[in-house]
Amino acid sequence: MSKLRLDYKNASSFLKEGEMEMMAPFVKEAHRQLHDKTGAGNDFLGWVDLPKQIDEDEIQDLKETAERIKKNCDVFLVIGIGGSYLGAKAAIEMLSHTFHNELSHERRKAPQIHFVGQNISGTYMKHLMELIENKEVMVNVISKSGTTTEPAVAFRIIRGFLEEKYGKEGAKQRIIATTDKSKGALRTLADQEGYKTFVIEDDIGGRFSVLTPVGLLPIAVSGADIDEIIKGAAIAYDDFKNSDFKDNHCYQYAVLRNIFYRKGKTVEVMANYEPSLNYLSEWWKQLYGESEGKDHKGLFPASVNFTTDLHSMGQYIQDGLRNLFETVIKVKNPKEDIALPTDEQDLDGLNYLAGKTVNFINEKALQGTMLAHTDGGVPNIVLNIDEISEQSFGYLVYFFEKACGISGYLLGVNPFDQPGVEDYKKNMFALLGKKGFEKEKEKLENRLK
Ligand SMILES: O=P(O)(O)OC[C@H]1O[C@](O)(CO)[C@@H](O)[C@@H]1O
Repeated sequence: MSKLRLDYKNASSFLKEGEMEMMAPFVKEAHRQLHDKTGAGNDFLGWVDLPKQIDEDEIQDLKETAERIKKNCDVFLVIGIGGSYLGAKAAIEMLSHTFHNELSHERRKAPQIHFVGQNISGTYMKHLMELIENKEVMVNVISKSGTTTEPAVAFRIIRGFLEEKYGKEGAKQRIIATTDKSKGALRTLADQEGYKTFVIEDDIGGRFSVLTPVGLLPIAVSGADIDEIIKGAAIAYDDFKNSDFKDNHCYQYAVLRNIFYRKGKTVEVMANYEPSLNYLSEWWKQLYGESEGKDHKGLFPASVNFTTDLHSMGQYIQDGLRNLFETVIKVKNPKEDIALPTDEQDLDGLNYLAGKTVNFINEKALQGTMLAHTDGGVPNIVLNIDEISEQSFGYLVYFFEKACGISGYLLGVNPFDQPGVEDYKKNMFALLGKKGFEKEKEKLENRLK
């Protein structure tokens, strides 16, 4: 597998001589804190060495469980939110056939996979129940805390459906819970009901958990090779274990982010040119937004899907507020392609491209866009990956996770907690009338009058 190569020549005109090099001592310190586990949030650094500490028995158990799921259902529901689903969805979207859920079950030898429990929409849940009514269903419910509202609401409804359809005992065989090893509501229920369980280790936060059973079980059910994903992450581990960032493209990315942020480029726009990478951006947004958005600081992580969004957000990126820089994921050798046929009338004027491949056109669009945006004052960082594969997914995951840790420490925040997510939850529970929130409830309701 060729490594990810970072190319920032379309950003260098925005940098002063030596501006990156002067970050070297700060990078060394951030690297030391990550590896010595002496920095902020050091209770949540289990992901740092994870690619080298894979539990082979657990991997075997995951594979066997995935095979049991593939053989016993038409629809596999993955219930989870945030880091409890985004990594798996990013991988499956990136590695499966683009229309994987639309292709027939027989052709793919894998169930349709739906990620649910990411919203509290009654309409959505009603429609989901209609979708699965006459299907053979199995469920992986994923929650480290076990109490997150959205997956808990979805799981309660779906568990009722399973117990109705298969009986209590039958339902137990169709539910796999991935949660804390000893505490939390989901662990209690799983132990009481006898569900098959997998563990999310205490020292790995949700947004860093894709290389654990959180991501690996759903990914294995999709038919992707989880051994190859882990191999890609292990290659990245070796590539980024040197604190001298001259050859460390991961740390160069972290440094560039920090420099552009301090220059007033406070929004990072992740751009891809392959629809299969759309959800990688969604996973990346949580990873960076939840890690760095603290103390009223941090880059705002945004994403666009090109060339589609050139027709919606292209105007803004070219000509709006100049507080942006772009990070473009470029796939150098897409595995599959198709040529453009000649057309007799040529009314669309495309005959000059007849015989060229669609990826050739995509490549020129990428190059033209990058130059136009750079000229418009938007620095472009390009992350070149050779192909879309399990190894490149694993490599990208570890690249972004490691860069996030370094970047968060360079920013001076704790990248591994998420205190800010509790504020809305407190208000929501009060307004829902949860016991113990009575005082807040009255205050909030008065504000809503
Ligand atoms: O796995 P859990 O505990 O349900 O949490 C899901 C997501 O919710 C958050 O805790 C934020 O509320 C994220 O950090 C996490 O990925």
